[in-house]
Parts: sequence; structure tokens; C-alpha cells
Amino acid sequence: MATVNVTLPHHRYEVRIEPGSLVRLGLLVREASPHDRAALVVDEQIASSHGRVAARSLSAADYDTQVANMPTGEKHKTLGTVRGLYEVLLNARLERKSPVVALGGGITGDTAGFVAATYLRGVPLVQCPTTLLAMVDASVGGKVGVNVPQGKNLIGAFHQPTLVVIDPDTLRTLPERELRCGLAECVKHAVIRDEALFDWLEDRRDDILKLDSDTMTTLVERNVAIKAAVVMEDEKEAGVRAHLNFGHTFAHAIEAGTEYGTYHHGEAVSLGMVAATRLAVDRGLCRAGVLDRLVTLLEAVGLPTSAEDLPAAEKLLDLMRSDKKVADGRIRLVLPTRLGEVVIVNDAPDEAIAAAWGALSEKPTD
Ligand SMILES: NC(=O)c1ccc[n+]([C@@H]2O[C@H](COP(=O)([O-])OP(=O)(O)OC[C@H]3O[C@@H](n4cnc5c(N)ncnc54)[C@H](O)[C@@H]3O)[C@@H](O)[C@H]2O)c1
Ligand SMILES: O=C(O)C(=O)C[C@@H](O)[C@H](O)[C@H](O)COP(=O)(O)O
Ligand SMILES: [Zn+2]
Repeated sequence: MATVNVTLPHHRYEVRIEPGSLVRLGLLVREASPHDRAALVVDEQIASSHGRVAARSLSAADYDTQVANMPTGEKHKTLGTVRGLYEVLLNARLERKSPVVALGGGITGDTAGFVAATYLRGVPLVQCPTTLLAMVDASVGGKVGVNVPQGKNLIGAFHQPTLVVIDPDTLRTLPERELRCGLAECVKHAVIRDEALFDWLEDRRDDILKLDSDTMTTLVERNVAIKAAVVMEDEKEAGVRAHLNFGHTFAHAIEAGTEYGTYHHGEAVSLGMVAATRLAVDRGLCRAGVLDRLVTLLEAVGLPTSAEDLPAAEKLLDLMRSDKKVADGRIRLVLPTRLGEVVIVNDAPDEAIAAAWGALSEKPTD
């Protein structure tokens, strides 16, 4: 069992990483957020499996638990879903001290988290991630929110959890496509902060894809530590937290530009990191060898590095202008200078960004 502490100016919480801990969820929630009632928001896909274990555990810890199913998929990370969840909480008369427990991937965590941030102006949130992506990234750091047609996560809040409970054993039921998506954010962490993690991912990728238990726990621990460190340095993205957005200005444009239906977030991030790194190479910010190693690793774990079905570059550029990092109308991009280090640039010409989009759409040559 490992615990990563997240200490912020006005709040602190534990990220508990322990195989088999889902059965003890109720007791862990009671320690962090005692009350007689709780809401369990669960991804409908896992409601009858992990959801049942979590609901039993909460009841055994004396929570009167209101279970709300969250529809699966990025298309449902909307204000419409939020409204439905508000109804459940209101009808159950949940109070200010009643925790909302989010069980599922990042889509459940972000949506239920936004509900927790706004219901009664804010109630305790417990993140219980069941995808690799949500374990290593989405469950930590307090970004919650939903998508709109204009862009990803454009409506949201910062609402830090009271507790994060990670049971890596829940990954055993995760489809392989989703495991690969989680690895995209792990590669991102390695590129922005930790060259040694990049080496380790190159070495251990087969153990990871086989879900070797010790390897998975180490993978989650190392990535949570990076995410927590960045968030502790800059909780509300006034500065370095933007580094966690490496690849995301491109990724979010892909997701919105394809109506949130074609690419999963991790896949879009994979494409986005390739585009951003190619731009960095073109602008002389980093060596071509970095791009080569990045593409090789992403492909080795089965993530996309090119896409022929993207919308036109003008549409994607337009979507990039809705990014939350835009300042004074300028697109701000996180670009690598070497493995383990990135910089923020705001002077990449549209033509250079369009060229990076164009290169992404080119068929790779053997
Ligand atoms: N808040 C943040 O800091 C942050 C960080 C990264 C990503 N995100 C957001 O997270 C979302 C992506 O999250 P995701 O990749 O977890 O997607 P997701 O929530 O859609 O989960 C992926 C799929 O796995 C299924 N699933 C979940 N757990 C399972 C399990 N244990 N066994 C079997 N199936 C399971 C789900 O039903 C879904 O089909 C995006 O909306 C992204 O914007 C947020
Ligand atoms: O926590 C952060 O900060 C991140 O940027 C993590 C990202 O992986 C995540 O996708 C996040 O939701 C993107 O942030 P956004 O502010 O661009 O929506
Ligand atoms: Zn992300």
C-alpha cells in the first residue's frame, strides 16, 4: 500500500493506492468524510460489478447510499447529465456533509466532480478511479467539468477531492483500448517531468500490457507522484500546471472536432503529443531524436501517432482558439525541449501549427 499526500494552501488529502481496497471503500470514506448519507455515482458499464462492491462497502460502513448511474462515454460528459445527477441528489435530500463518491473513469470523475463542486455550492468528493487514465491523472488535482460543442471541459471548476481511493485490481476488467489510453497520460508525465520514467516505460511496456500486478502499482504510484507534485506547485494553473496540458491543445481540438465520438481522450492525447513535438522539432526547440523515441513508444503500446480522418486544419485551428490557455487571443502551446522538460510558447505562427496538423494526417512511411 502506498499513500501520496496532496498538500495545498487550504486543503490536504490522501491518494491511497492499494490492491484490493475497493471492498474497504466505505470505511475509508467514513474516516475522511463522515456522514449518515452518501451518493455513489457509478459508470453504468461497471455498475453491476465494481459498483455493487462499492455500494455494499458503503452500506456496511453505515452510509445510507443513493446510487446514481452515469451513462458511459465522452458524449455524456455534459450539462444534461449533470442536471440528471442534481435531481438524484436533490430528491435524496443529500446535505452539505454528504460525500459524492465517483466510481469509474475520468468521465465519471469529471462529471460527478462538477456536481459535487456545485451542489449546495460544494460537497465532499471522493474519487475512486477504475481506469488507468483516471488513476494516474484525472482523479488527482481537482479539475472537474463537462464538455460543450465549442470545446472540451469549457464549463468546470477546481474542486479538490477529500480522498482518492485507488484499487489497481479493478484494472483487471478494463478493456485493452482503455489501458492504452491511460498510458498516453503516463507518457505525457514522463515527457514533461521525468526522463527516467520514459526509460522505464520503454523497458516495462510488455509487463504493463500484461497487467503485472507489481508493475501496475509502481506505474500508478510514480505517475500519481508526478501529478501531485505539479498540482502542489500550482493548484489553479497560474503557471507550471499548464505543463500537464502537453499535447492537449491539439487533443481537445480533435475530440471536439470529431463530436467526441471517434477518439478516446488518451488516443487524442497521443496524437496531440506527436503534433506538439513535431512542431517543437520544426521550430528548433528540440532534437528530432525526441520525436522518434516518442513515436516509437506510443506505437509500441498501441496508441495512434497519425490519423487520416481528422477535420481540416482550419477547423482544428479554430477549435484551438477556444482552449482555456489562450491569452490575449494567442494560442499557448506546451512544447518539449528534451525528454523531461517542456516550455510554454505563445508565438507559433498559424502556418506552423497547420503544418503540424498536416503532418499528423500523412500516412506513415515504412
Ligand atoms: N480532471 C482531470 O484532471 C482529467 C485528467 C485526464 C483526463 N480527464 C478526462 O477524463 C476523461 C477520460 O477518462 P477515461 O479514459 O477514464 O474514460 P472513461 O471514463 O470513459 O472510461 C473508459 C471506459 O472504461 C470503462 N470502464 C471504467 N472502468 C472500468 C473497469 N474497471 N473495467 C471495465 N471497464 C471500465 C468505462 O465504462 C468506459 O467505457 C476525459 O473526459 C478527459 O477529459 C480529466
Ligand atoms: O490536471 C491538469 O491540469 C491537466 O491538464 C490534466 C489533463 O490530462 C486533463 O485532460 C485535463 O482535464 C485537461 O485540462 P483542461 O484545463 O485543458 O481541461
Ligand atoms: Zn488529459
